[in-house]
Amino acid sequence: MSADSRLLVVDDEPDLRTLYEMTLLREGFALDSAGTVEDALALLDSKRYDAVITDMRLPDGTGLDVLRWLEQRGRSERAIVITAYGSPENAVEALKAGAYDYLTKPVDLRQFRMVVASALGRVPRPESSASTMAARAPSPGSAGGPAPFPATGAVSAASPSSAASAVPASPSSPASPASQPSYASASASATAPAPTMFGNRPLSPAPLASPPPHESDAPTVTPMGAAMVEASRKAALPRGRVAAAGPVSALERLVGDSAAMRQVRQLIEKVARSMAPVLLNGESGTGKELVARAIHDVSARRPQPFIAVNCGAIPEQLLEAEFFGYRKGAFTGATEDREGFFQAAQGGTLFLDEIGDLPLAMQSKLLRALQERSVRPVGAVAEMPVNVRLLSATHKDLAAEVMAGRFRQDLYYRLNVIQIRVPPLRERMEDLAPISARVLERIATDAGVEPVPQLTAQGLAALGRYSFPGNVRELENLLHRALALSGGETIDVADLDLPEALLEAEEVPEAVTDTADLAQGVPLPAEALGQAPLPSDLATYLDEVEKRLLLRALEHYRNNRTAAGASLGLSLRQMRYRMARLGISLGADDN
Ligand SMILES: Nc1ncnc2c1ncn2[C@@H]1O[C@H](COP(=O)(O)OP(=O)(O)OP(=O)(O)O)[C@@H](O)[C@H]1O
Repeated sequence: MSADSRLLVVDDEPDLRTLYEMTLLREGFALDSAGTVEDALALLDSKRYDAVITDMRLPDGTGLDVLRWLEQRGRSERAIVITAYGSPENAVEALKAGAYDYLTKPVDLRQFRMVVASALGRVPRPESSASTMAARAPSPGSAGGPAPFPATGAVSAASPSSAASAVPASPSSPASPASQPSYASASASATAPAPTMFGNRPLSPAPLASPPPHESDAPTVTPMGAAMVEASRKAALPRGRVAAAGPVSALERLVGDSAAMRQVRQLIEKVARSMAPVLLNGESGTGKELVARAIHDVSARRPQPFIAVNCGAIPEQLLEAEFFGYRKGAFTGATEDREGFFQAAQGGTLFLDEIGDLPLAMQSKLLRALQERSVRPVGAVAEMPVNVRLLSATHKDLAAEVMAGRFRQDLYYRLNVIQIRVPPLRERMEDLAPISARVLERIATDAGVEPVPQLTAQGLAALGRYSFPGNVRELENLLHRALALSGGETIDVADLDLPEALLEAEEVPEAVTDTADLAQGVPLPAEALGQAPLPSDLATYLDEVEKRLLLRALEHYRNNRTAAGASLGLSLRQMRYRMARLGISLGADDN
């Protein structure tokens, strides 16, 4: 590593400063150091650095003062904050204040090197044998074949890039059934024409464009289970370049210019700059995974893998092996070493979808992996360092899950450093037309249909009356079917085949009256209940039904809670209580 990167180290303890300096000088960096906030700011004022490493507690202030100074001036230095052991709130505060990453005291020098390298978008220099830190340091130079767990525990031999090089070059080469990943399916990444590899398990090649929604939703079920992993290898691009020539990035695929989507896009750009964990919250099909991919695409991790895991689909007894990998002989059937999700995502992003479905025992193991930044494969003696950015998503109210004792508070705290809510489609119906147009274009192109059929005005109006409980995914499915049915250059109401029962009545008062009936216990038509798929989580499902009914009533009565509540047979107090429970806020109108 050359001295073209200049770093500033801020710590008031001379011994620690020397330790950090020695470590960084050995990496080939140019360095300055300071012992106080004042000295640090004076240095920052006089020159630019690539990264700043600062202790949290300083004699004349805190590391946050340095962060704020950098933030206020829009400076490009990446900041790493060193916090005291046992003060996760400091770490969270630092990440929220714009730190790239944090380290906890006593600082593990292996992690230190890894975090600094990651902040600079580099791979740490291999350790010399004389180094005291060499024991478990990653050694990129050792990258070779696809053997997933070299005896040294080095991560690089199992790193995606080396693994990828072991895959046949042709994207059409099928994976042999024997080596088929247990839960792998090809990525929907539009930027990933290259073949993918999941650990030592070759994945099917990523297609050039998203498969039809019904296909992408279907996990590849193999003898081991029904969970779904999606891995994508992004084409290596110059840092900071968002748009790839040809296939579009996830950020570009995220259509919609509603205020809500603009805000989501802004947040994506912002959080992509750091390592802060992000929790994506939203109903099924709203685009949480697409947002996660967009964060990865915009970040410096883009050339590295993006691994998406559906936590809810993995059998409980396989969770640990799937997350952390296992060693040959660790249990019956473990005939070879295998990587887990963490190793597969090395250097990149791990997206844990439906995180709320993880059982408590696995939550503890995940928390430990996040704290230690290392994982121990089942049956292995040594830990392996991992450099993975974690994004997670849920449709559940995780805070309520914590209250109910079903989700660990400390894990929630770690995952929820930054929260992005992806709103349901019905709350941003202005996005309907552009999303429909884009989806139609994609589906038609995939199917080789030319010219791309257009939605008629009546078709669009009919879609506008539909409430889309399945959100954008449902819209995609609907348009997919419509395209097949229409066979012409336009898609009209009849082609959409919208379920009449689920269309919002044009006369909203009637709809609210129906709602009142439901609230008073009038049963739903037997056909509607009989046909609906059984919910896997009844409480959440009923909450969602209740929320939608409340929102409809509120919309009809222009946010007048008394009137909306009365139409549902509820007092204002009951209405307030239910709104608070379901997280419905009217903003300033709440008071
Ligand atoms: N704003 C959008 N513009 C275009 N396509 C979108 C948008 N949002 C979502 N999609 C598409 O809708 C489908 C569902 O999105 P995605 O899988 O990201 O949803 P999700 O919230 O993660 O769903 P689940 O919670 O069920 O996993 C995907 O094919 C995605 O590409």
